[in-house]
Amino acid sequence: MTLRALHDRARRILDPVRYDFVAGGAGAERVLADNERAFDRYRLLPRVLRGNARRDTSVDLPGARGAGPVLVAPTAFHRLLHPDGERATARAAAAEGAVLVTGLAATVAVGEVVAAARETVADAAVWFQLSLHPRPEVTEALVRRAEQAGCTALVVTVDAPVFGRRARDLRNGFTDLPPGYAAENMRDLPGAPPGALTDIPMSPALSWRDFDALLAATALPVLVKGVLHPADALLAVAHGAAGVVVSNHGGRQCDTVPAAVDCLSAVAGAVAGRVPVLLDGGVRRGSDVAVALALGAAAVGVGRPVLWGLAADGEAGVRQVLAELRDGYDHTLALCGGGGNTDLTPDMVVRGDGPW
Ligand SMILES: Cc1cc2nc3c(=O)[nH]c(=O)nc-3n(C[C@H](O)[C@H](O)[C@H](O)COP(=O)(O)O)c2cc1C
Ligand SMILES: O=C(O)C(=O)c1ccccc1
Repeated sequence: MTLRALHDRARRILDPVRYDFVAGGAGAERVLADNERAFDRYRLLPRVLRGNARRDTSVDLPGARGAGPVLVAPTAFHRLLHPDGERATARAAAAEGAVLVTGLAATVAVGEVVAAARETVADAAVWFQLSLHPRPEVTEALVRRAEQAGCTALVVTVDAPVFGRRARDLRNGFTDLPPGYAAENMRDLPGAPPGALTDIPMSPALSWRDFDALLAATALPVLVKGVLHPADALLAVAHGAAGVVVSNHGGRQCDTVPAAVDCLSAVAGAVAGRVPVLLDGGVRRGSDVAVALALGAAAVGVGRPVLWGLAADGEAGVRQVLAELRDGYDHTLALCGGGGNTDLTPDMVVRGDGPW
């Protein structure tokens, strides 16, 4: 099935409230729409006769090697979409050689997610996404869980000082997980009574000092997710981040920001190769992956397409999504004469409303 067909099937079979939770964005959903539309304004300028008989699309990232430059972005609550939840996503990502970013808001605990990935492929790469908690001992407890599970990098989400206002969820009364589901990584954290589940933390009081404390508490590489301003990318590098993820959270936070891909060049220029720059938001085709790499991304994350695959057909559906993006990217790279990811360069992209 194509990505479109998987999305259509997911929409047909999902409870509409759950569908809206995944599909929706903040405010008037301008940024949600723009993330995808922005890719339509870019075109590639292929190079010819480059003599690359073979292609290698693998990518070296902090603590992980990906078979291709497409990662599974961290998304909440996979068991709402399929009974196997994050286990199915983990098996699919491992089988396709895609780096999986499992999240704080997972409905399967990080240890079980990593186990599912490693039962599929012994050295499968899994990163853990977390938010900083105002109480450092809580952040540290989460870091220990990720380390003990075998995660090889952390991704700290910084674009949610408060939760985005999502009109669909507010209208649907979707404010929490339904009974029978839990954010399993939030169990038994310091300061809470035994067995208790704590809310996913969000705090506008957090600062780079809290980020520094996280770095001091772990030897794992830490990437910063949710950067749009080049000055923040520079701060992330100065504070010791191992990577920067250009992202507007899939249009689910501030509804008055640019499309993620439109922020990529400036961030990549500021970072100037010191750490890898990643991008997520609106990546729907292999050619989108190629545009992002040409604009300076080392790799891209995909959020909703993975969730549509999961809802439509569990592990097999997620595999189809990842395989289609990988094949489409490899094909575009071939059409551009490239033999590897770094053969896509900024001079090979033009932007505008055309004609080019
Ligand atoms: C249903 C859903 C849940 C998400 N949950 C999280 C989360 O818990 N933490 C986080 O950092 N990002 C979260 N995101 C954002 C994704 O990591 C990513 O930035 C976004 O989905 C990329 O855009 P795309 O869906 O257009 O690919 C979520 C996105 C969706 C759609
Ligand atoms: O939906 C999201 O975008 C998201 O980031 C999130 C985080 C924690 C719990 C639920 C959703």
